[in-house]
Amino acid sequence: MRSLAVASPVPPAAAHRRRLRPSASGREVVSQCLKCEINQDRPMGALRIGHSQGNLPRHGSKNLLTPAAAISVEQVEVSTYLPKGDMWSVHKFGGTCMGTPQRIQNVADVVLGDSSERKLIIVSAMSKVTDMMYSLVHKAQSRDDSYTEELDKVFEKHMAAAKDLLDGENLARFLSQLHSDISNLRAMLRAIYIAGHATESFSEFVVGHGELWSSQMLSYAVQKSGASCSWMDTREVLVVKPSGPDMVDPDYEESEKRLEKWFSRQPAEIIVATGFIASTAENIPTTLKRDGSDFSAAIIGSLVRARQVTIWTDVDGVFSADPRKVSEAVILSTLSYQEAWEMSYFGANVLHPRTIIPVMKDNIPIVIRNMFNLSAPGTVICKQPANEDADLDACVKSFATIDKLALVNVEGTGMAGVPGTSSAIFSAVKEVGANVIMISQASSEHSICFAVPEKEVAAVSAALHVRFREALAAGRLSKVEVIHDCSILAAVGLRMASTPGVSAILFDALAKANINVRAIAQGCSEYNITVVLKQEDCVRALRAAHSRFFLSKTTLAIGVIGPGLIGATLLNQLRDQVAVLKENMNIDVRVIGITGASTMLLSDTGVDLTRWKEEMQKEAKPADLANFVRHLSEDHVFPNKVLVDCTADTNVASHYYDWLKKGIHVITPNKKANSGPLDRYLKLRTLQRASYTHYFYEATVGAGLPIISTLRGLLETGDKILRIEGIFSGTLSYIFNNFEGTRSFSDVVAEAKEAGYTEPDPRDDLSGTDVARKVIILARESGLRLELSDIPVESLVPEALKSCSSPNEFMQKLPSFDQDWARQRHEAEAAGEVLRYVGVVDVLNGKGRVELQRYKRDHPFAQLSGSDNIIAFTTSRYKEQPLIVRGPGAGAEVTAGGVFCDILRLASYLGAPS
Ligand SMILES: NC(=O)C1=CN([C@@H]2O[C@H](COP(=O)(O)OP(=O)(O)OC[C@H]3O[C@@H](n4cnc5c(N)ncnc54)[C@H](O)[C@@H]3O)[C@@H](O)[C@H]2O)C=CC1
Ligand SMILES: N[C@@H](CC=O)C(=O)O
Ligand code: NA
Repeated sequence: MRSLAVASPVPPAAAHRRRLRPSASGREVVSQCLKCEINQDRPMGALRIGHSQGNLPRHGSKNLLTPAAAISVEQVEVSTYLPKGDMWSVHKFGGTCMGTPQRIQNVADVVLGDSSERKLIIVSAMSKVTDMMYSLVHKAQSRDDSYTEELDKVFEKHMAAAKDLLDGENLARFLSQLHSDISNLRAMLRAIYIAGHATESFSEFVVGHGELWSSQMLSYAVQKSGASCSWMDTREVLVVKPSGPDMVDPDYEESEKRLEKWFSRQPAEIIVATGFIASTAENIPTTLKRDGSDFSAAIIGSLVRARQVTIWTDVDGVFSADPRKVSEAVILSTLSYQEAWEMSYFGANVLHPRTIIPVMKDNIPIVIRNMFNLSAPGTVICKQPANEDADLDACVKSFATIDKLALVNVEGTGMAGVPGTSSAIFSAVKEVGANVIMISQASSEHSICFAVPEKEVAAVSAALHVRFREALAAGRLSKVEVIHDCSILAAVGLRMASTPGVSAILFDALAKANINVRAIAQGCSEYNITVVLKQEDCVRALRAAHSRFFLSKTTLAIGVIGPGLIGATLLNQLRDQVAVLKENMNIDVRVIGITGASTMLLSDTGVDLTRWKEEMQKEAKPADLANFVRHLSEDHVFPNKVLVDCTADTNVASHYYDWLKKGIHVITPNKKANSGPLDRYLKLRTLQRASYTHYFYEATVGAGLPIISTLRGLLETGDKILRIEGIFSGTLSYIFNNFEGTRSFSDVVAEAKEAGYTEPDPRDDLSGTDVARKVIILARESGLRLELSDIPVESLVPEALKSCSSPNEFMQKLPSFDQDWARQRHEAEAAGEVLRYVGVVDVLNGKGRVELQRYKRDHPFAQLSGSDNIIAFTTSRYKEQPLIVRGPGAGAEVTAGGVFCDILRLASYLGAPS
């Protein structure tokens, strides 16, 4: 064993003298360095009695004063005793962080960027080196000659890294050490080769070299900046004793003594130390085994009572679930020690539980951070923060799963009240060496069930059949049953213990995802609720449970049907607004499907709205509405599902009832459902009223204008609607506002179509059908039970064009009727009037009508422009002067905006903040 004392600028001893004086409270001694003026307050009892024994605290390098003088004079030279406490921060950098010279330099920069007074840096070997070292030992003892080439590779890797990273004297020192180590290793491996066997201590000695080299390189890299830095071979300091196969226990007392001794020789502000390696009490090199460098950092952190131990790795922190299985998994900002402990049991990539033990006793936080994303704050593992949100949803910190399990169920009436049954069961299990992962027994005591790894269950079952042969034959036990292919899903969280309702939420999420729970276990510590389910359901269960606790309550999974003018505009509006909604209102909108008439695009997590058109072309499948809806309804990640129908299709509208029944909310600008057959409409509305699934259709009348909501507001507050009258067609409004003698009628119709005001088939507008549908929608909303056929409609489609087979043919033939229209306009103009196409809901008389009318130029209906709608509500409260809503009533942006408003209305019904 050797110690490489990296030259560190040790401060001149005489310059660092300390004044010891009692603190104001008298309970502590304040030791103030006269040069740096740094106070180090230590409890009175902690002041070394050693002063009088010649063991003066030193801050410089030498003890200049006699013990007697130390007590009697005010000004003393201070020893290099090991300061402890908040001034220390401990960092551990894993193999990937040390993977290349550039990365080692980055690590040095991070170390130098930490403003803590003292820093202790623990490093792993460069990535893959420990595996190479194990392979060397394995090859040598298997008498495989290629170990020599492999050793050369190890040498070359470190030489190349050092040449890249270091220069001058430091490089020369490192290379000379590397040469000497490699030649020692060569001799040692040769001995192993000859013996055909490596003792554990030989092998531990060899594999620990990766840490020796990586830490030396880092300490030289830190020194390049001129910082005070020493290198520590932790085999001189960390003392451990074996405590089981592949396990060691630290000897804190001995390690602390050795650390103090080490520090008295090399008191630097930054200490770069080897991870993973340690010694036995007899000074035999050994290692801390699996994840040993994390353990080194935790032990050292505890020895110096560090402020914090930071474990640097290549992930942003600890996830709420395995991100490969749950794409919605989030990085947790804090975890309690116990939670981290529970999670690591479940294989979550957190910390080995033993890493937590050393720091837990002193409440030293461990922070997991990403070396490759310094802006990520990481996860802090600490004592449960007292002020942590006690919200029900915040109780569960994470979900984990274990696959490849089998459940064993031992059942029988002869078990109840018979002491020793469980002992007999589990001693049989122990005999076959199986690991019991979870146990559950109902209080009726008629059955005990437990989970074991699938590969161990055959032996367990056989042992139980042997052990209980007589009881089974006598019928005292009815069965020893094995349920294969199971998984465990565990919810972990400290606050589950004190919060009612957590398990209800978990089981509700599983039930809604149609997942059958086979067994349940919850210890009374309640850090963990474990459920056993079929392995094939496990990922679905994980996603369902995770989304219930981690996604915003107002996460909406949306399927858009009909990405035409309105649908496409809506998708683009969503694209521009989703981030704002998430940030400001916690509304998380995910479009998980888009279907047109011929193709559809499906996504599990949400279509990228910046490129939905390209994706639609590249990834789309043939459209199939049933599959599209299944994709949405069978998703178990998102709590709320919405179908937005942006077609004008009657068939699509005929499915609303079924969708609402499935719990899918429906939002639409399509008028077909509400203006279709009355019985269907009434059935739909009755279902809507009876369920908590929502159906919104504001854009069916007046596009984005608040027509339906105004009418609802009047009705729900007890007002009585007498009459609703107005211009309901954006297309016809535009046509008559612009048909003023300068352009032909057919040109103005073409302009309206071009502007996106018309229905997919403009004859629906000109025939008055579209207005009639709006009249019917408002009439039914006001309580009238009318069919579309009850509304007399004055059609503007010339008789001869009614039989046109397509909208195009209609548009082509329309100019032949321009003369007729010019004449009508002239007649009206001559009388000082204008033509306007109006709809009327005569609520008092239970009637409606749609007609072309002439109005005086000063009438409000004559004052419109563009695609303006104007709707006048005459009610008991608004009798003398009607309540008027006016504004553009057609067009892509305003209509899509109206649909978007309904989506947000839904989110607010579901609990979004207002
Ligand atoms: N344009 C406007 O100003 C307003 C339109 N609306 C309504 O908005 C709806 C959409 O209108 P636009 O976007 O202008 O029409 P559009 O014709 O541009 O878009 C409709 C889209 O639906 C698709 N489609 C048709 N049948 C389908 C089916 N079975 N499955 C999937 N996709 C299907 C079509 O291929 C087309 O892409 C209509 O119901 C219309 O009445 C409501 C208020 C105003
Ligand atoms: N085509 C309709 C669109 C709105 O419903 C209109 O012109 O008003
Ligand atoms: Na509207």
